[in-house]
Amino acid sequence: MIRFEHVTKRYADGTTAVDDLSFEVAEGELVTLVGPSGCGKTTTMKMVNRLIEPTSGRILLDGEDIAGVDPVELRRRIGYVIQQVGLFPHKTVLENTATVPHLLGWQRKKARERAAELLDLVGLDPAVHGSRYPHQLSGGQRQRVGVARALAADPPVLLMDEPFGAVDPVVRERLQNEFLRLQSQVRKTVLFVTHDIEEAVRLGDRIAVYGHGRIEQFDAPATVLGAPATPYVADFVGADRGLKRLSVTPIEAGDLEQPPVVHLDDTVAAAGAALAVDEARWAVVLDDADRLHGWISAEALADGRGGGGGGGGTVRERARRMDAWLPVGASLKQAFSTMLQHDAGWIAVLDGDAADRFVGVLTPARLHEALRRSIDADARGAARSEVDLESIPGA
Ligand SMILES: Nc1ncnc2c1ncn2[C@@H]1O[C@H](COP(=O)(O)OP(=O)(O)OP(=O)(O)O)[C@@H](O)[C@H]1O
Repeated sequence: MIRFEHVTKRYADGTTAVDDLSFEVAEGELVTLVGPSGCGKTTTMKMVNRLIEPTSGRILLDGEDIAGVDPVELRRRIGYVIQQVGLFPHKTVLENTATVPHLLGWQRKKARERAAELLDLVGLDPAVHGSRYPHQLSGGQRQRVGVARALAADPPVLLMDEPFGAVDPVVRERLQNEFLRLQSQVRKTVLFVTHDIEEAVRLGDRIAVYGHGRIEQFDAPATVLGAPATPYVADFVGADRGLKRLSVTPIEAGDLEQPPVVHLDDTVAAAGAALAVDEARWAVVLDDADRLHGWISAEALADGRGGGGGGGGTVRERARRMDAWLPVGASLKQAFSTMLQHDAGWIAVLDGDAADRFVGVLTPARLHEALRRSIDADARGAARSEVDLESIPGA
């Protein structure tokens, strides 16, 4: 969709900002450009909407050389979000969002309807925020308006230059999550500039790690973290790349432990017998639709005084609720954080579909194994499920 072919940019003073760059961003893909200050990220991005012209090489958009496209017409196909947002201070949020549709000559009513729809999409209530002026919004809200405005004409391509750079870390993480959700709906082709490796890793389908004017590595986040191509990349991603990797490694069904499972309406005697078979200390408790209810310990089942009298009754009276759960596909980092938040020794993993069926449990030991397996899988170019942990020294 966006293709760089041997692109070089040399400024008038002789600075080579971009040096013989070739890469491609597929349709619907989000590529993050990450690297230290001054390495050429912004120059790369601004050549796509012709705010800067390359010295040599060509850039193709959908196969068409953009050098031959009128810049104004080109920019209609490309949404642009920058850190300083650049909202018009004297226009309301709704008017700001409708800027491009207005310029494109849409009817006023249609433009405003579209703007309201987009504000809603980025998590702002048009009825509440639409009539405000930019100075009446928080920094995070202003960034959301910036994203809404860039999407207003439904351009296939989005260029984003440190769009969340000016907000505090908590708001930033929220904006990143919202943007990921939005991107899963709108599937734009996105070039996203950041100097923050964490952000690059969280958002990117692939990451281009920049050295000076050149890409040192162009790979999926897990690969950049698991197998840095050069010492420079290893240094840039940091010594704690194993930890960062947690956020890009999804929970897979194969990672999970399968403790005994009992149901709310099982008798205490039957449940006790189920645990005894595996000599298990606890079991997961499901309701009759196989949704997670909680857990029950072997002691609670053995204790005749615990309810129901003399060891009778059902699991229902003795089970504990369990709220620490995640869907399959959530990251190992989320799993770890959920364990800490609930002070739980394990979390339940559900299938993530509407049915929320129980799939298994993730324990700290299993989490560690999953991480090691994924690092090993990347190093060998294999799938994680194919990695036999016994073969990892020290596992
Ligand atoms: N108009 C210009 N004239 C001369 N040199 C420039 C010009 N614009 C940028 N440069 C230089 O080109 C190099 C790349 O700049 P660029 O803005 O692309 O970097 P960047 O990676 O986006 O940095 P940052 O993260 O700080 O924004 C830098 O050395 C910069 O000083």
